[in-house]
Amino acid sequence: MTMPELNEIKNVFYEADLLFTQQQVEDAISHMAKDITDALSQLNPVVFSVMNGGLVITGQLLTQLTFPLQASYLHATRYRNSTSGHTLEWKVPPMIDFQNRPVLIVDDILDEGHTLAEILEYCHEQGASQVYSAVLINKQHDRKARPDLVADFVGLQIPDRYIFGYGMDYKGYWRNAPGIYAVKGL
Ligand SMILES: O=P(O)(O)OC[C@H]1O[C@H](OP(=O)(O)OP(=O)(O)O)[C@H](O)[C@@H]1O
Ligand code: HPA
Repeated sequence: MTMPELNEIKNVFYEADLLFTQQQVEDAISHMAKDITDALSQLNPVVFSVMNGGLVITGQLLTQLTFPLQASYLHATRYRNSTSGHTLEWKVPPMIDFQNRPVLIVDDILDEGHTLAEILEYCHEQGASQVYSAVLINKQHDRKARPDLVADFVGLQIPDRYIFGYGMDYKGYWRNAPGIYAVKGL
């Protein structure tokens, strides 16, 4: 893919619609942390962040999960810096053995859900005792990979728009945006 123009990248930020402020996102993450603690604090889970998008949400969640757990990452991607999905490419598989242990998969967004569905299936096949999922954002539309696909822990619901911020990118940029923004016209 060709490198986007920096002016385009700057304009996308200035023209975007702010859907959730930093404070609203932080409140949602704290709420998720409480629910995750209630469900998993006695279970000695392995927490896998789905790179790259899971970077920010996982980092902010982890320091609020004050119970024994192991944290690591996996890297699976299907958008590859574009705004539409392709087949899932596994770049880095999980590197901590989770046989007979509960696993929590943490990602930024459940959009069509192909990414999460495939990762959950992989964890079950590889012998996790239970597989939980946490996403900061659930995008509301009727194109889910399976109609019943929901994450166990969800921070915020958004309408069917292309968003960035808090780990989510627009053409590889603005994962660092301090709120949840929707791209103008998308
Ligand atoms: O529900 P889906 O439609 O499958 O999309 C959700 C996935 O897409 C994004 O990752 P992406 O493929 O962009 O990789 P990245 O995290 O490296 O940006 C996001 O971080 C999720 O993992
Ligand atoms: O709306 C989105 N924004 C950023 N990354 C994504 N990956 C799936 N959907 C999205």
